Parts: sequence; structure tokens; C-alpha cells
Amino acid sequence: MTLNPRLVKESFAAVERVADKATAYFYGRLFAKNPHLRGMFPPSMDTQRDRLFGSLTRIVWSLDSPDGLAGYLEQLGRDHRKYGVSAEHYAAIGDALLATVRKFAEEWDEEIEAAWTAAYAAASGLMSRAAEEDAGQSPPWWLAEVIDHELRTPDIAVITLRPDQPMAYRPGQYVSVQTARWPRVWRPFSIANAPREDGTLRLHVRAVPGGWVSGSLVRHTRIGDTLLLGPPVGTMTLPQDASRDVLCVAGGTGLAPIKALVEQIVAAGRRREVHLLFGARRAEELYDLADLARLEARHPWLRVLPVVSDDPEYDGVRGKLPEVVERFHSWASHEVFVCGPPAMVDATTQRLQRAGVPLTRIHRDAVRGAP
Ligand SMILES: NC(=O)C1=CN([C@@H]2O[C@H](COP(=O)(O)OP(=O)(O)OC[C@H]3O[C@@H](n4cnc5c(N)ncnc54)[C@H](O)[C@@H]3O)[C@@H](O)[C@H]2O)C=CC1
Repeated sequence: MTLNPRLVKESFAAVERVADKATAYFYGRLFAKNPHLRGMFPPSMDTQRDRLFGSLTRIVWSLDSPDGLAGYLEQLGRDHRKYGVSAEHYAAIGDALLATVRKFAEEWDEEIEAAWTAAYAAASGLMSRAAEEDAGQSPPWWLAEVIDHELRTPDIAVITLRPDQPMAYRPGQYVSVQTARWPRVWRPFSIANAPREDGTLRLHVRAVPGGWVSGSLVRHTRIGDTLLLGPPVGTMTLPQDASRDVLCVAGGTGLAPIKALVEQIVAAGRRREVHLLFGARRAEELYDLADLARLEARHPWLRVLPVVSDDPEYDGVRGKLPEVVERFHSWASHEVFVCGPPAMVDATTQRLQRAGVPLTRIHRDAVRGAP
């Protein structure tokens, strides 16, 4: 079997053009052949479909850069332990995936089939080996008790959790969360604090329209409730050797991982300059400003700049974050962290690149749909 990234990418391009049909076919086939697997998935499959296709796209387009891809697949394998995924499931999914690309690719022959079989064997092998290794040291999921629940706006809650077992993570990472109200529905949320001695974690949650987990966390969760957490994942972390000044750009609840990173810099005691631009649509949605102001008062090297985009009366810096970022400073020599609505993250990244910041120094995590 030969791993041939070119053949996989060419056939995948045709599947990508009909992504909706292809994912519907994939799950239809998977469940028709393996009805017992349906119970492992959430009742509503919409987000699940997008997620599957997002992961697949990322895997296929990174086949040429094995190092980054291996890290991603290993993380995916560890994260899938929370679903109870086994070797039998990998085989069933591989079978449905191959049937799907065979159906939707414009060309198909033995060579393409062999390339896909090899690619899937390599990818699922990395995932399952990482899962096995992880099983020796971490649980597949954590139970976490809600020990504080603060409604900062009618839609935004800051929730503090105490996991039942220690959870090792790096500031900037995120976890999947499941509530008792919606079994099997997992949504990712960034951890909003650097690791603490008491092991507690904070989440910043905005209830979005139609958001099953986010709505349940903001409106129906109380102190004493128990949540399920998946393992910490994500790569928007502070580089080990970085000594550069830092720019952080946070849109809305995208502040969560940024705050964890700022706390990490505080804890390390390093005196690099940190500029934090925290944007919201309206002043009352700058939900964590009091806490940020306290941090700023204690650490003169930290500058927090609140930015409001949709209120012409706001008596401070107004505008959209990508534009405001350009307005103030040259960031060409900074390490940059950007988190928030995907369109804001993309626009900010583009502007920073145009202003001379290399992409390798712009850290962001595509947690699409992490409301
Ligand atoms: N680890 C991660 O990747 C995390 C990601 N998020 C994401 O952050 C987002 C936060 O959403 P909300 O609090 O509702 O933010 P929001 O929609 O209220 O906007 C927050 C800020 O982003 C700006 N903004 C929004 N859309 C923009 C656009 N198209 N172009 C330029 N600027 C734009 C607004 O002007 C405002 O300053 C969600 O999409 C969530 O998925 C949140 C937490 C963690």
C-alpha cells in the first residue's frame, strides 16, 4: 500500500464540492451497516456532520506535512476516547469513508483506492496508538462539579468547575463539555485560567441561539451540578522559548484562552510587554473587564484596551478589532494570539500578515462553533 497524498487530494477535491451530500451519505451508510453505532452519536447530527468534514478536510490537505498532521491525529485519537471508540469502530468508519469517496470522486481506479486505504490506515493507526498510550495515564473523561456560576450578562456566564481527578493541560487549550440535559452532545470550550493548585477550571460561556450545550450551561446549570469534560486539546499555547513581547486580540468569549495565557505569563514572572485588545459589540458585553483591570493594576507591563464595535455612543476606543489592531502600533516583532469569532480571527490574521507579522508567530485555534 502506498501513501500517495496527491491522489487522495485530487479525489477529495471533488467530494469537497458536494460536502453536504457526502457527509449525509457517509452517516447513512455507517448507520445502515452498523445500526448499533447510532447510539454513540447525538440525536441531532448537524454539528457532528460539520465537524467530521472539518476534520477530514484538515487531514487531507495536511497530508504533505506529516509532523503537524501527526500531532493533530494523536490529539484527535486521545479526544475520541471519551466516545468509547474501539478498533471495531475504526474499521466501520474506514469502510463508510471509502464507500463515500468512491461514490463522490469524479475518477476512481485501483491506484486511488489503494492511496485512500493507505491514508486511512496511517491516520487511524496514529489515532488509535495515541488513544492506547493515553489510556495508561489519563481517564477518557472527567466528572466536574460546578462550584461557581456567575451570570455576567443575560447571555454570558463564567463557570468554575472542580474536576474529580487532576487534569493536566496547557494554558490556551480547550475541553469538550457535556451536560446532563443533552447526553452525547459535546461542545468545546476554552479553559479560561492557567492551572491552579486546587485544580479548578473556569469557562466563559455565551448562550448562542440554538446552542444546546451553551444554553444549558448559561440558563439551566446550578452550583452542585455535574458536567462531563473531555481531555484538554488545542495548540494555541505559548511557545516554550518565546521571549518576545505579546499581542493578544480577544473577541467576545474568545477572551477565555487568552486570559489563561496572560495568567501563565504572570505566573512565569517574566516581564515581557503584553497588549491585550478585548473587543465586544457593546460596552456591557465587556464581561470580564473588572478582573482584567485588577490584573492590569498589579502588572504594569500588561496593557488592556477595551474596544467596542457597535455602539456609536461608547466613550472609549471604537471599531472592529482587525482595524483597531492596525491603528495603534507596529506588531511586526510580537508573538500574537488571536481568538474570537472565526471571521474576526481571519480578518485580524490577514491584516497582521500584511503588516509584517509572519504567520508562524500568529497563534489561533480553529475551534469552529465553540459557543
Ligand atoms: N478557543 C476558541 O477558539 C474559542 C473561540 N471562541 C469563539 O469566539 C466567538 C465569541 O463570540 P461572541 O462572544 O458572540 O462575539 P461577538 O460576536 O459578540 O463579537 C466579539 C468581537 O468580535 C468582533 N467581530 C465579530 N464579528 C466580526 C467580524 N466579522 N469581523 C471583525 N470583527 C468581528 C466584534 O466587533 C466584537 O469586538 C465565538 O465564535 C466562539 O466560537 C470562543 C472561545 C474560545
